[in-house]
Amino acid sequence: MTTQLECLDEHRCFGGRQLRYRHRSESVDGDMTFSIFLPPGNEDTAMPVLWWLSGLTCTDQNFVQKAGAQRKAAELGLIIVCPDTSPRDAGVPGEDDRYDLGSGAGFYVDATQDPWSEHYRMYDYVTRELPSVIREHFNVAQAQSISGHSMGGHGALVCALKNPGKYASVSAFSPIVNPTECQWGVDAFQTYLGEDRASWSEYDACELVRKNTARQPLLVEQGEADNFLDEQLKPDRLEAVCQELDHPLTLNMRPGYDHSYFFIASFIDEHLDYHARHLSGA
Ligand SMILES: N[C@@H](CCC(=O)N[C@@H](CSC=O)C(=O)NCC(=O)O)C(=O)O
Repeated sequence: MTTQLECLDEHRCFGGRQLRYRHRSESVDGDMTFSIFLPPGNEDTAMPVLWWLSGLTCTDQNFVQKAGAQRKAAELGLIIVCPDTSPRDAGVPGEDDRYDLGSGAGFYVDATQDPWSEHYRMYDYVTRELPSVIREHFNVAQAQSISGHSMGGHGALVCALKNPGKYASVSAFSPIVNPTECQWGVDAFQTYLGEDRASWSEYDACELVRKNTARQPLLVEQGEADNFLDEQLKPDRLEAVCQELDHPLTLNMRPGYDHSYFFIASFIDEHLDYHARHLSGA
């Protein structure tokens, strides 16, 4: 069945187009919004997709408006798709009460617990349904890569580690690497997945590295002045498990940079170059 897309916004940008759409999602049983950048020339040439997963409190618009990625994406011929970070107005009691649970905080998991499980199925949405919608409506090549920030960095690492071969490359800015061991993650996983901690490990990058045999290189960018570094993000945990298992990791610690989109904007071009190299098979 064809998915209907409703265009909400359109701007010409660096010779390409920055667009925003709403559609009915089967995964979350509700309407979802996403943004997509189409580089110049995409009318005639299929281009690879970079998925960008955003963090807590974000919509599909934060990256579009703050990261400054379009100039480089236009040059490289990279389509960038930014999904929203959760269902909206799902009717779950308390969904708008906290910034780190519910709206804007889907954590890219498929919830198993009532009343969340009917709608909070963001893993299925970003790995299966939205890619299929994008293939149906846009001129995309087969190859895709994935990146994200904070909760979205966790999402990007998890999507890649759970699906060897699916993404040509994966990178993350300030990711939550060990959500089963930090307050943001524990609160979200208890709420969405229940008390069985074994199910939590399915969405924890540090745990997934232990099960992963594909050994796809991980690229992580982390600001040293990030106020969430020690309590929530804990990149040293990922560094330790990767070292133990000989899993390739490049962890760039950046003195003076914080958790904001100013940090992302400072290094996004390097990440886009990295993904473009992998997507072209170079
Ligand atoms: N309001 C909260 C923190 C919210 C915050 O910093 N969100 C980050 C992502 S954090 C991890 O997923 C973000 O990207 N915000 C949007 C932006 O445009 O900067 C608090 O104050 O603690």
